[in-house]
Amino acid sequence: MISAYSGTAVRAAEKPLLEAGNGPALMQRAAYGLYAACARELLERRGFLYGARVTVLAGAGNNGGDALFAGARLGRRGAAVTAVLTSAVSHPQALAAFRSAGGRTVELSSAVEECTRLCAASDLVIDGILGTGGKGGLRGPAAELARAFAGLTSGSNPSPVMIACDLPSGVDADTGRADGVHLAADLTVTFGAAKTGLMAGPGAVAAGRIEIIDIGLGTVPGQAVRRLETADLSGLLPSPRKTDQKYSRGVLGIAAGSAAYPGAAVLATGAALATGVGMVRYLGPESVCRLINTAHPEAVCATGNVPLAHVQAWLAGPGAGTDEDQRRRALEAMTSGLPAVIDADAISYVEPGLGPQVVLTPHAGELTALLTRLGETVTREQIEGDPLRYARRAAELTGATVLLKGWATITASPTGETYSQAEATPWLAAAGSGDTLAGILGALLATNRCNRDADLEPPAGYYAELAAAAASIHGRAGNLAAQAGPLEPSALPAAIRTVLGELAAMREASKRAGRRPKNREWQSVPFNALPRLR
Ligand SMILES: NC(=O)C1=CN([C@@H]2O[C@H](COP(=O)(O)OP(=O)(O)OC[C@H]3O[C@@H](n4cnc5c(N)ncnc54)[C@H](OP(=O)(O)O)[C@@H]3O)[C@@H](O)[C@H]2O)[C@@H](O)CC1
Ligand SMILES: [K+]
Repeated sequence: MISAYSGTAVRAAEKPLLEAGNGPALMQRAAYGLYAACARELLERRGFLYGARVTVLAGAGNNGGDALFAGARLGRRGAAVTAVLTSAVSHPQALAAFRSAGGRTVELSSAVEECTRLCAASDLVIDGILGTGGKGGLRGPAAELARAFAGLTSGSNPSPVMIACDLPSGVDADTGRADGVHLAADLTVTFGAAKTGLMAGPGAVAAGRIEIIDIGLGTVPGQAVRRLETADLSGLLPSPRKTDQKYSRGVLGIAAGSAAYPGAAVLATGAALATGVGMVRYLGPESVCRLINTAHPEAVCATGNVPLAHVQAWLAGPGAGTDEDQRRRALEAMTSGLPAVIDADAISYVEPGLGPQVVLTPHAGELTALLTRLGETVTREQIEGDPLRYARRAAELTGATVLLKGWATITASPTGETYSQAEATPWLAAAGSGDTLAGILGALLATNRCNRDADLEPPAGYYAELAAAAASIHGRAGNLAAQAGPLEPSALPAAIRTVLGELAAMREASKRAGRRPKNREWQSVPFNALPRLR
């Protein structure tokens, strides 16, 4: 599990250390971690550091200081390092160290074009313009450079590895908002703790891969945004017990699809079965029942009512369209007291007063409509720009758990626990992909351990965690399916099975070896792995 904190909270954790005079030591640790990541990336691409062309974009503050110290270390290993100074002032000790390591400096204000070309012709660019002290987007010549650089490195042109120091400049460290011009990175090396700004909205898109350097801050105060890793998924996945039968494994009721949109129900059913329920009970029009039974003969299909169906969880909404019976079933499902995924058309029937076991799964457009109906003044652009804020607001207003789809999918519980998963591939932006996610989540709700063991009370945020797990599985399956070319959502169930099979094998192997599965998505360099500092 990765816990991310706002830039404000990380700065508060740094404060006592700075007051005790440890600022220079913290900066050296940060700079060393950044240098080590840059050296590794260069070695992977070129095989050696000597002669590598490195450009450091250095701003006025400590972020620029970190980047210049890292550049100095690369210079001492033989890289040809140039610093583009984006401000009239620079961190004095870091600038001196950079110059004494043979680094050349250029002032951006007098040479924007030259500096842009320099960046584009580099092997590696370190973005040290703004960190947690940044306010708003890039301004003046730095904004010009960022725009021109994006133009020069788009398309098939070879581009340098872009490494953000702490966070991509121009991105808000607390929220991930990018109200003005910002830079984007292949890798963000972040210090002390991951920042929430790297987990949501434009910040999550701009961050690229994330590496956390522990600089010895200790506990960071404030609420974390969490991200599940491989090791965390194991305990949340369906795992039948020796004594289980089909009912005790978990039955998912699906009230989805309509005569006009039958495909959504087929996709959701396929995904739920692939995720591992004991049974799917489908409720809907006869024509859809026939279609589902052709694709999935094991599904039990009927035209009946929600209150009479014995299930452990509900999934309602995908493809429901204007079907009045499906609307009634969705309303009954969300007020049944059972865990329920409320997706697509059913989101438009939601009223306040739900519980955390109800998980709403809107995209930004559906959330705009929902929040507007509940009295908030908000646009789709505002939600896309600050998804953490609006997912949390929707959870607060409805009492339900909210899964907001996006490049980083945010899940928020009404009690404030928040997750961000970013395994998705852009190929998942396709019709039918959301129905599949709803099917995965429905299956996790039906099979979850709190549901199956009556004496287990779900802890706060439990449903947000399950929803995050569903987003993670969906993203992993999407990546796998996209390896074979443009992704068809109907290929996702097979990929889900493979992903879950791999996770289960990993869980068994670690159980035998007596350790937790290894995480591969994020790198975190622990404090004690950094060299001792003089
Ligand atoms: N503190 C620590 O212990 C450690 C901190 N560490 C590192 O320090 C970073 C934080 O450093 P920081 O506080 O110096 O802020 P930073 O992000 O460099 O920028 C501030 C400067 O930028 C300016 N500025 C602001 N907005 C602007 C804009 N839109 N466009 C243009 N300029 C703008 C602002 O001007 P001002 O607003 O003051 O007029 C000021 O001059 C942190 O991210 C991490 O990398 C690590 O070394 C570990 C130890
Ligand atoms: K930066």
